[in-house]
Amino acid sequence: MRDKIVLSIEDIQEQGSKKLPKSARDFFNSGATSQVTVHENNTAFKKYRLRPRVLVNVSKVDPSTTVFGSKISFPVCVSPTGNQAMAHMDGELATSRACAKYNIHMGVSSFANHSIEEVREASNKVGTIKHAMQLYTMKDRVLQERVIKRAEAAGCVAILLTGDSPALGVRYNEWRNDFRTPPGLGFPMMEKSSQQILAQTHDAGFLSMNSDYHSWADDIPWIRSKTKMEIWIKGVLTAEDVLLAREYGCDGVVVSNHGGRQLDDSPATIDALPECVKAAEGKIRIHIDGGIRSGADIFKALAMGAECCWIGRPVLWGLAYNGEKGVEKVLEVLYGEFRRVMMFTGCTSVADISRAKIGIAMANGPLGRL
Ligand SMILES: Cc1cc2nc3c(=O)[nH]c(=O)nc-3n(C[C@H](O)[C@H](O)[C@H](O)COP(=O)(O)O)c2cc1C
Ligand SMILES: O=C(O)C(=O)c1ccccc1
Repeated sequence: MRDKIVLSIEDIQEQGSKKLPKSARDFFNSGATSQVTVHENNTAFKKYRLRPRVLVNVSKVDPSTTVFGSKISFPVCVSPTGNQAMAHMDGELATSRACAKYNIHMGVSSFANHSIEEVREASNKVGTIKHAMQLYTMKDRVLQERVIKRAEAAGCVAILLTGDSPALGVRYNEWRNDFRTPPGLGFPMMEKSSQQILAQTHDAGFLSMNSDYHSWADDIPWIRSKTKMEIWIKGVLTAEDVLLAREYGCDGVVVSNHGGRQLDDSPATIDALPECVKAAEGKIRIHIDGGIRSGADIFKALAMGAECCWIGRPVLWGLAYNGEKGVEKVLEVLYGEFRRVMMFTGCTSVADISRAKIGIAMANGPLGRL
C-alpha cells in the first residue's frame, strides 16, 4: 500500500504517533485525569468562525511579526516540552535547527535531554533565533540559580517560569505504564543522569525537584535579582493572575493549561484568553498555547488578542515522524495555512488581524459577532 501523503498536523500526529512505543505515545498525547481539558483545547477553536473579506489586494501578504524584540516568520514559537529525545534521538537539537530554518523562536524545557548550550549551538549554525529557558520553581535554589545563569550565558532572552505545577497532574497513563524516561536519556540542565532518572517514576522524579512552596513574592523578585533576561509566567488562565504578573513586573504571560496535563477541568486556553487580554490592558504581553493545530487556530488566537501562539505536541509528533525534517514539516504546514487564512480574510499584515475577523458559530443561526 502506498504511504499516505502527509499534509496536515493531523496526518503528522497519526504518522508520528504510530512510530512510538505505547508508553511514550501515551505520555506525549495524554492529559490529566478524565482528559476533559485536552479535549477542550482541541475542540474549543472550532466554535469560532472566520469572517472572510473579498476583493482585497493580498498580493503582498506578510505573516511575519516581532517577538522578544526580533522578527519571526509568523506568530508561532515552540512550547518547551521535556524528553524530546524520546520522540527522536536528536530531540531538542533537531527542533532548534528546524526553528532556525523557519525563523521562529523556541522554548527549551529544563527537562530537555540536551543542554541549553548544545541547543543554542545547533540553531546558531542555521540562523539567529531566540530561545526562552523554561523553569519550574525548584526545591534546590542553588541549582535553580545555575540553570538561570547557564541560560543567560548561552544567550537565552527569557525565563519562562511555569507556574501551574505545584504537583504533577493526575496522569493515569503514566501510572498504568509505570512511565519512566527511557534508558540513555538524561536531564542535563537538572544535572540528572540517565541512571538517576531511571530509578524514579516521572511523578516521583518531578516531585523530588520541583517545589510547591512557591509564591509570587518569593520567586519573582528572586529570579529578577539573578538575571536581566525577560521573565514570563507560563500557565496563567485568569485575569487575577495576569494582574499579579503585571504587579510583579513580568514581561509577559503564556495563557496555558500545560496542554491539559495538569489541572483537568480547567478551561480551554482560547476560552480563557479574552479575560486575560482584557486584564492585560496592553501593559503586558499575552501569548497562548494549547490545542493549536492549524493556521486557522493561530489566526483565531491572534484575533482574540494574543500576540503569538506556541505549539507543544505538534513538534513532538514531527520529531517522531521524521526528526528535524518532521519538525520542518509541522512549521511548513502551519505557515502555509496561516498565510492563506490571512489572504481569505483580507489581512496583508498581522496587525490587520482583529476581532472583526472572527465570529462565533451559533446553532442554526447567523454568525454571532464577538
Ligand atoms: C510531553 C510533554 C512534555 C511537556 N513538558 C513541559 C515542560 O517540561 N515544561 C513546561 O512548562 N511545559 C511542558 N509541557 C507543556 C507545553 O509546554 C505546552 O504548554 C503544551 O504542550 C501546549 O499544548 P499542545 O501540546 O496542545 O500544543 C509539556 C507538554 C507535553 C505534551
Ligand atoms: O510531563 C510534563 O507535562 C512535563 O512538564 C515534564 C516535566 C519533566 C519532564 C518531562 C515532562
